Amino acid sequence: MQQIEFIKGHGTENDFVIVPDLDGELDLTPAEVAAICDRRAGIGADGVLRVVASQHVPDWDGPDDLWFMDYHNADGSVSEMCGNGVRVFAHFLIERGLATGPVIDIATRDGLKPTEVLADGRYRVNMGPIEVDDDPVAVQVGGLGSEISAFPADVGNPHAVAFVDDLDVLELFHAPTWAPADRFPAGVNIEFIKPVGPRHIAMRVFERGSGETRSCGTGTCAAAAVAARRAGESTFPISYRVDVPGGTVEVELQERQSYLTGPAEIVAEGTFRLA
Ligand SMILES: N[C@@H](CCC[C@H](N)C(=O)O)C(=O)O
Repeated sequence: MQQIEFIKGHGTENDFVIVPDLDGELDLTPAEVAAICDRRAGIGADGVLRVVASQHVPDWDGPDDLWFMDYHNADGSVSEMCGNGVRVFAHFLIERGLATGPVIDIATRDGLKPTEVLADGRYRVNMGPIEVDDDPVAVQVGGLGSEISAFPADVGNPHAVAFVDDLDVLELFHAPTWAPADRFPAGVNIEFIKPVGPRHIAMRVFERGSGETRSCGTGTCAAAAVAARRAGESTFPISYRVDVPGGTVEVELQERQSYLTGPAEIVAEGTFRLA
């Protein structure tokens, strides 16, 4: 039986198991990731963040002196990006002395994500450009009698954002479905948002590969970008406050960049027995 070191952390209660594998020696299978993330038989988490030196990542074609965030969803699938995960990853690197601030360049499947440690202890991630599609898909979700429209937004990973009048009625223990079904061949994260005030929205999310989570950083960026587009915002930069069940983050939208600011916490560490 193999024992691996783990650290548990979260960003606005989007929780992760961090697995340090600095020299890239660990080949975590989807089944092993799912076992780690199992909330009854494992540690429990929305995803796994494997920490590996970029020189040991065959598909990475950027600088070879960075830390690569190898992100996995709770079901073992991989995603291009995780916004809350990047903040927690940066916090781990600093706590371990593997990086110093104020800005850390983190390598991801969606490229470099420069992440700044702010004086108040929060982290501000340059999330890059967000592409919003004005052609909606029809989403069917539990708790609502009829279909609703959701606007696709690409934050490096795929999202669709729907406006609702009441977040509390949504039944997100079943995956929403969308039509046409071939619109997101690799699946999609679906955000439900309700305007709360000027540039202030509340959000719930059903994540691809993880189910309902208490926050999704890339999802908050998609939500803010869609809300700004539907509100006809045309002068940038602007900032949105996004309330999620696990807390609050800020999303700054510039012409061609977006920034996600929020907290990151480390709460536990130990060893896990891989079966
Ligand atoms: N929770 C993350 C997003 C994780 C990946 C997502 N489930 C996907 O499959 O694209 C975040 O904070 O952005």
